[in-house]
Amino acid sequence: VQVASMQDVVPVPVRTEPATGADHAITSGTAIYIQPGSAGVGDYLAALLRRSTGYPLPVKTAPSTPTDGISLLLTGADPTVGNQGYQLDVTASAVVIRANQPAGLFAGVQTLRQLLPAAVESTSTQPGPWTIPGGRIVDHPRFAYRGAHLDVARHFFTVDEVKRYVDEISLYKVNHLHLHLTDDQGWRIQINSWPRLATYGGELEVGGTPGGYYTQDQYRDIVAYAQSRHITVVPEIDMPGHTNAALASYAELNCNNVAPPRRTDIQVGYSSLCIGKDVTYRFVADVIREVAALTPGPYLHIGGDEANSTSQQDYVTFLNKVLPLVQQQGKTAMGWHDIVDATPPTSAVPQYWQTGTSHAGVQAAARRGNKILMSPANKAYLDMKYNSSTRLGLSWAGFIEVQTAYEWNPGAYLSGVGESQVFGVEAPLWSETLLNIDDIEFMAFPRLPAIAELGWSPQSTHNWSAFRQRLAAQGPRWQVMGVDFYRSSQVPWD
Ligand SMILES: CC1=[NH+][C@H]2[C@@H](O1)O[C@H](CO)[C@@H](O)[C@@H]2O
Repeated sequence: VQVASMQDVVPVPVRTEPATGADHAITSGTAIYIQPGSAGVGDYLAALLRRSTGYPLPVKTAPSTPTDGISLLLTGADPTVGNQGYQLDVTASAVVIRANQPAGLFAGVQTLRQLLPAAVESTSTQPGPWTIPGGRIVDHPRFAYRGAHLDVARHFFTVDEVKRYVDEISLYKVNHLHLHLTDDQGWRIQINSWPRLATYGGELEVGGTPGGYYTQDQYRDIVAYAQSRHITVVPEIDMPGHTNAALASYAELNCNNVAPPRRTDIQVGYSSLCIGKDVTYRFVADVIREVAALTPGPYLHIGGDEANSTSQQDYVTFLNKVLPLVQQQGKTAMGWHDIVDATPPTSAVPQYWQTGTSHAGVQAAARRGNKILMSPANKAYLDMKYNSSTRLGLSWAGFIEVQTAYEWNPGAYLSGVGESQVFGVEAPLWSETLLNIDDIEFMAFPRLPAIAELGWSPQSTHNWSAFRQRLAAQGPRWQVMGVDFYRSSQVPWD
């Protein structure tokens, strides 16, 4: 049986040192050893391995020195690993993952998964053998923020579909899930103080089919599940544009006090909250308060994109009233880069989404001290078609084949926004044309791992011909997992 190679891991680790004669076999006698802080990751790893190996894999307290089994330790890691990295040592007798934080152990476990045969991903018992290539890996991320965005507003996705996407992005060390919860076509999160937003504003979706929404308990369930995969949820309430679902739900939110009809087409730029009305800011304050209370993470995204029906002055007025509401809830504001027009606090994170390699406003914000989240639409938008024959997706930013998604440098893409001014990378997935998890998977794989590698691995390791080989080795794993991926002709699939 072919043993996986350390050279196949995606994202490529900072340092890999294969060792011959040090392969480790997981057997029915293997135990998992933990320390108090690593119990969560230990239980996660045990569940994963028990499912496919059929072995008992008891979780025990780690001895002072590991001599066998798989140890998850929060002591003794190489100092370069920081808060999100890990050190993995595989010898014939023992596997040891060391980190400074549980998130680092979780990242190490994702690497360990990829060093095991694809069958380890099976949901039923497989014969094995379960051999891990011997050697050492010392690894840590280039950017602290590596995100995947999912638009649940144009088409609604169930809690289980979102959880499956969480599991899939966690394979590649993505650590933030940005949920685009509201837009013109749907409001997807229950707000107790404004109940019609979800019950009426969430009833439909693009195409006029039944939509849906997350109750606050269902949303808490998604957040907790993501957290158990060390993924922080970033909720987005898009405003003042992209607000037709809210405007249709409450007439008083409209300047003329008339609620427009609900929309199920995919046009953008026609809606705006009424900037001059006091009720607008009571509404926004109530929504931000309730969403912040549901958000253990530090970020709250206020959208801000394509406010084409809001005058420039009104846009600035609106943001100057709303950004402080986010801060009052103890959250750091994120927004599409359009928000730079309002000169937001330097703590706010503009998310660059256009296609150009220069943007004066974003460059000025970076110069002031804002960190920029990089999501250029012609590189990172997973809703762009791969090519002209791709059934799903849009094409306004151009076609994005896998090589296009991979061959760019987030630390040098925008002029005047260098490595130290980049907050991280994020791959948006807009759902105008996506109906279910299969559609999500077809657009996200194999391009999401490409963006994940740009966020994690050193720029010095970026090499398309090497990456495409490593990507090919992911194919059999996705097949075992039932991931409906696009078999790009650019990748030498096994
Ligand atoms: C930030 C942003 N606003 C627009 C734009 O991206 O394109 C998306 C489709 O690619 C669309 O869904 C979205 O409403």
